Amino acid sequence: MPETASTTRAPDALLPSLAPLLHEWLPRQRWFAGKGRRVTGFTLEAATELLPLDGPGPGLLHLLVRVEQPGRPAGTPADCYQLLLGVRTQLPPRLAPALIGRLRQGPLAGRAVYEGLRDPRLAGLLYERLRTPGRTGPLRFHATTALPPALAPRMLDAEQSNSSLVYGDSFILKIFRRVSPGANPDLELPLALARAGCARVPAPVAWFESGASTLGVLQPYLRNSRDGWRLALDALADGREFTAEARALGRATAEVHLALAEALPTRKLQRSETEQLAAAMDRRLHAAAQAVPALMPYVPGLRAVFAAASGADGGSAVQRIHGDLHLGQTLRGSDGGWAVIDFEGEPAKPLDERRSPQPTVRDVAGMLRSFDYAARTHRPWNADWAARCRAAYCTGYAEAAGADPRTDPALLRAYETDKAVYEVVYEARHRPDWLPVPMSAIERLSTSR
Ligand SMILES: Nc1ncnc2c1ncn2[C@@H]1O[C@H](COP(=O)(O)OP(=O)(O)O)[C@@H](O)[C@H]1O
Ligand SMILES: O=P(O)(O)O[C@H]1O[C@H](CO)[C@@H](O[C@H]2O[C@H](CO)[C@@H](O)[C@H](O)[C@H]2O)[C@H](O)[C@H]1O
Repeated sequence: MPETASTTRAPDALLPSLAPLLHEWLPRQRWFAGKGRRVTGFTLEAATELLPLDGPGPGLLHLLVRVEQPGRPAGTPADCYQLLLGVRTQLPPRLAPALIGRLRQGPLAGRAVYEGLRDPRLAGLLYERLRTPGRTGPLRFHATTALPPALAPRMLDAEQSNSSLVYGDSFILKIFRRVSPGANPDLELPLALARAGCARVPAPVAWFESGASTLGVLQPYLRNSRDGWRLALDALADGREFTAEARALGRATAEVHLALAEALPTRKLQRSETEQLAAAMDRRLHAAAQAVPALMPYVPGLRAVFAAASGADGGSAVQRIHGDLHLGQTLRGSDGGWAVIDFEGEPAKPLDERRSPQPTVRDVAGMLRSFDYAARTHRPWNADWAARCRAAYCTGYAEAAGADPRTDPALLRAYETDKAVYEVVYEARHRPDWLPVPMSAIERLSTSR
């Protein structure tokens, strides 16, 4: 592996002057997971100059930075974030919205620090680095195929848990923001699916990592595709049914599950395990109600849903799954076929939990929630539209999987409830205006039988 020069000395010296800027900027980022808790300090895990900071042109600083916050469980490390910072003496006006702040002290006092991914020159450099496997300091770059040079980058504005860049409408690079030691399932599973010959998931063509952590993955960009969430909202707005799409999505989900079962271990859920699953849902509910007190009045009703799943039939396959399946994770290509993306799992869960085998019915429940979400965000609320989509999705799934997810309704309902509880916490943290959407499901699930 060729090694290119890197410097770690200067960035270390920069931390005291960077810290006040990060203090302001980090908590405002959509992908910042520690919202609502004070930031008390930063520790550098790694710092790499991908372009020298004190050269005549822009510098590019890659950081893995631990963010100290109170309230972290004993023995767990502070969250670690990946940042790519641009450093320039003069910031051109087109980059003004990317400004994080100006350094007040230290060797580079006066220079502007900004979101490097928003600078096409720096984003282009990252792509060129990915094209050439090898190391730069602690960063290791891999590619499975020869990649075309010099593709123009653009950063996607639909920023969610991570940040994504599209290169020349040919590839999309996802930069993981909160990183943990261990393979990221968004690399691991698409690679396994590609080996199993599953064409439903874009196969990774390059990635980079540091130590045991996956930092970014480059995949083919499905141009002219539209995500299932937008398509569902359009259908609702036009007063159209979405059942044919829902059924095709059910089949696509089943195909991905079958391919994952072929590539990685699978087994049947035992009746004896359902008690532990229900207990874990109970624990998550308890923690969620501490974080979002609006859940409190519904706790007894929701616990009854979990109790009903304890001792349920079992029988569902237990294997690696998507883990955070919703309409926004599906893309319909120009050929009408559906692809599934973003296998990272629920961003708030620890990595080892996200990588553990789980009942396939959990993914099904995620999509069922999503049809409800779409219907609920539309005025007037159309509950029947959602019910028809949900039934069609399960039918499509059963056709391709050979097993109907509705066979064990208590387990399906428990997973749907577990997901709604997760969504309440997610919305409270990230999009408080959306909180009524999962809360309406909480109300329904806690009372109706
Ligand atoms: N292979 C792809 N082709 C086209 N668009 C994609 C592809 N992968 C992701 N996207 C789009 O990029 C955005 C972010 O992707 P996603 O993997 O869901 O990131 P996050 O983890 O931040 O939610 C989404 O809007 C999605 O539709
Ligand atoms: O896509 P991500 O991996 O970042 O997932 C997180 O954000 C999602 C929202 O963007 C969130 O999904 C929830 O809202 C969707 C509509 O925006 C809806 O379709 C989903 O059903 C609902 O869960 C997801 O839960 C969260 O992990």
